[in-house]
Amino acid sequence: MAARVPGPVSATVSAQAPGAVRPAATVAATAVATAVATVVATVRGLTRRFGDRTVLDGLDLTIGRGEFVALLGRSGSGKSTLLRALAGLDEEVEGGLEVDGSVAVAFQEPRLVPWKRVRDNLTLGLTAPDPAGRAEAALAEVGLADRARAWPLTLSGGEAQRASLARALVREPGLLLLDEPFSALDALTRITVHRLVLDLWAAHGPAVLLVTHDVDEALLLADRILVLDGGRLAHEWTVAAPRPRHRDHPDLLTLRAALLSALGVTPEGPA
Ligand SMILES: Nc1ncnc2c1ncn2[C@@H]1O[C@H](COP(=O)(O)OP(=O)(O)OP(=O)(O)O)[C@@H](O)[C@H]1O
Repeated sequence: MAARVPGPVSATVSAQAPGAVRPAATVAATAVATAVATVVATVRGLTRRFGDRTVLDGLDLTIGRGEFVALLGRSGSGKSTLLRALAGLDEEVEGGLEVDGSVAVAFQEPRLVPWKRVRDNLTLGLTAPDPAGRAEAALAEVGLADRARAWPLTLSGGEAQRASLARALVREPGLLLLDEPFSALDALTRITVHRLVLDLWAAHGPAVLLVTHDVDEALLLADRILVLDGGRLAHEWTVAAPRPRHRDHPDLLTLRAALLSALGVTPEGPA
């Protein structure tokens, strides 16, 4: 279980490789009880102000163990701010936040350290036994076994993003935070990486919180979709359509319309 830190909010953020795992975020101004072992993250009344702007305003969120959650919201609504808080990268948040287990983050840009070979990027800060062996296995899982000794700058965008995923997963996090990791990829590569993420999720079982602007990506991947608006989670849907999903599944079409409406987007009319 994650330790709870009563009193003023405090989170220790150590300098480390981007995307690297860090100890569970244990920020708590008000003690938060993780009610059941099936919960991996509990957020209560989370507030983040930048000057006189309140970006997160008493936000509540619970993420189940192994659950795949997508988080959408208009630009500037606070999605990355929430992810940073969950990753323990923000010392200025107020409220209760507890994560049971370790957290790993993959960002929009892979953020590989350019002067370390791909495999060494994965082992950076990794304290588990046989880090090299684990890194090789993780690279094999994402289809990069033959690029272990490559320099990051020689990887394609999709390869670099797969290396970034491997770096996150080699740490076997309880909670994997994905901050628009697919948005810079071309459409075909994105489809391949979507499948890869679902395979990795099934094999490793972390809870995933995916920030995305892509409604279809959320519908194809997530168990639950949240919309952040006004500093809080304003909308929430459970996605019951069976996997593998097709975007034309009737449930998804209905949900898509509701989601677009919640995001203030007018759905396209018939062609
Ligand atoms: N360090 C900071 N100092 C001041 N304002 C900040 C800081 N970080 C974020 N903000 C502001 O907080 C708001 C939310 O930012 P955030 O990056 O969380 O939004 P987002 O929903 O992830 O946006 P996008 O979808 O465009 O990436 C923005 O208005 C941003 O300018």
